[in-house]
Formats: sequence, C-alpha cells, structure tokens
Amino acid sequence: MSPYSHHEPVLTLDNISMSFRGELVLRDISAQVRNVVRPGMSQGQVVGFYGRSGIGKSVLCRIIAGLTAPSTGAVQVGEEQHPVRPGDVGLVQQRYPLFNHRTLADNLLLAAQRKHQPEAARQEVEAFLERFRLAPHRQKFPAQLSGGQRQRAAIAQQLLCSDHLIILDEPFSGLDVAMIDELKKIIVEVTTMDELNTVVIVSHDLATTTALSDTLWLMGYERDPAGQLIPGATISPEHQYDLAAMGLAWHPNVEAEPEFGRFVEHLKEEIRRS
Ligand SMILES: Nc1ncnc2c1ncn2[C@@H]1O[C@H](COP(=O)(O)OP(=O)(O)OP(=O)(O)O)[C@@H](O)[C@H]1O
Repeated sequence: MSPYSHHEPVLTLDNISMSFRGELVLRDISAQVRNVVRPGMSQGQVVGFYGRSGIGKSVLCRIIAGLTAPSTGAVQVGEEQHPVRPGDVGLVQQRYPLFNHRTLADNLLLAAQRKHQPEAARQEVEAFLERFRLAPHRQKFPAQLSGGQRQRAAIAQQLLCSDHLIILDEPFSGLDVAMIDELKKIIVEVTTMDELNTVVIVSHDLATTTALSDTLWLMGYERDPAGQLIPGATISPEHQYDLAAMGLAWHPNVEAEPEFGRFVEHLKEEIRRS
C-alpha cells in the first residue's frame, strides 16, 4: 500500500455526553480525526459512522455540527481546533436544505457568499457546478431536479458554506445502484479536492460506506463486569477502526477482497451484540 501518515487533528470529540430530561443518551465519547497525508496526493478523510437505529447517531451529528450543545464535553474543528460554531460543519440530511424558489445556481451562490466575497463566490460556484456535473441544470429550480441531482446540489451547497467538514446522513438510502455509484464517485471527488476535506458518512449500508472510509466509528453500549448494559451509547476506543492501518482504505475494488468481506461480517456481529 502507498505510504501515508497522520498529521494535525481536524476534528476532536472531547468527552461528549448528552442527556435529555435525565435520560443519558450519549456517554463519554472521545475521538479524533487527523489529517491523512499521502505523498503526491490531495487526500481528505472519510469517517464511516454506524450504530443501531435510535442509538444516538443523529444526536451526535448535531453536536458535531454545533447545532446542539452537549451536556458535557466539547467539539473542536479545523486546523486551529477551535470550538465548533453553527455553520462550520455542513450537514446533508435526507431533506435537502435547498430554497425552492431559487434556481440551483442561486442556491449555491447564497451558500458561497457566506464564506467568500461576491466575485470569489461566483467563481467557486462555477467550479462546483462543473465538478458536480450540475452545470447544465444551473437555471433549474430544486423541484425540477432529479433526486440524485438534488443530492449532489445539497452536498455542493454544504461544502461551499462550511469549513472543510461535512456530515452526510444516510446518503445512500433510496438510491438505485447507478445513483449509488455516482454518489460514491462524488464522495471520492470531495475528499480528493482538498486534503483538509473531511466527510463523515452516517449509514446503515456497511459495505458501501466501509469501502469509502479510512476510519470507522461504531456506536454501541458497553457492559459492566456483571454483563449488564451501561446506559448511554458510546464509541469505545476498540470500536474506532483505523482502516488505513488495516490496509483496507483507498482500494478501488476493496469490496471484492476477502479481508474486506471478513471485516464487514465482524462489524455486523459487533452491531448485533451492541
Ligand atoms: N430533542 C430530544 N429530546 C429527547 N430525546 C431525544 C431528542 N433527540 C433525540 N432523542 C432521543 O435520543 C435517542 C437517539 O436518537 P437519534 O435520532 O440520535 O438516533 P439514530 O441513531 O440517529 O437513529 P436512526 O438510525 O434510526 O436515525 C432516541 O431515543 C431519541 O428519542
């Protein structure tokens, strides 16, 4: 495998816990994503994030995005590792946040202007329209775009206005195989556009997400010595997998490799146990 090394942190979760009205949902979550450097390449980071339905993934995503304050702990983002503020992290959810009464180009321009001066914003939008194969649709309104085009537009929009870090919440659900392939390409493109770009993919599609990721987080419950489940889901250190170190990152056809299949089976077992 080509050489790589981990450099400065780009995302830090520092001892995050979250309770709602006395009910502990998340407990003691500490994790860090560091800038991966591969010589001669612009390589961003991809974190696959799994956990059973209802365990607390969306709650953690909102905390990472600075939209919900955790009960304890803190999130630091960016090269300077400053406390996250709303807007630093793009969040692409199933209901894409495009304005229906504005054209695609205007939607993107509005996002880009949050970060750039008008002329630079226009240039950024042009580059993104080309890169995301959306240029022919620039004058369409969101309702006139296909599901896949709308999703690409939402990813472009969130990248334009956030600071290198985006969270994709269930990006593959409801897509046909051709659209999944297309989205995989877009994700690879996003992560090779800028080495600081970092994508967190929350998905129940283990194989597709693992194949794209260099890091995996598995959220689950731990047990006490008596075998009882401890309240509050967490991402324990042994459930933070370094796929690059395991030799499973950045292979175009990794899904066909026996080791990859074994690892995905292992993940399924761990998820069932949690
Ligand atoms: N604002 C809130 N007030 C009270 N409880 C909440 C709130 N938001 C989330 N919860 C609870 O936190 C738990 C985790 O919910 P969350 O939506 O994060 O799960 P999830 O892992 O994203 O699930 P799924 O995979 O089904 O989307 C649930 O029990 C939910 O009811």
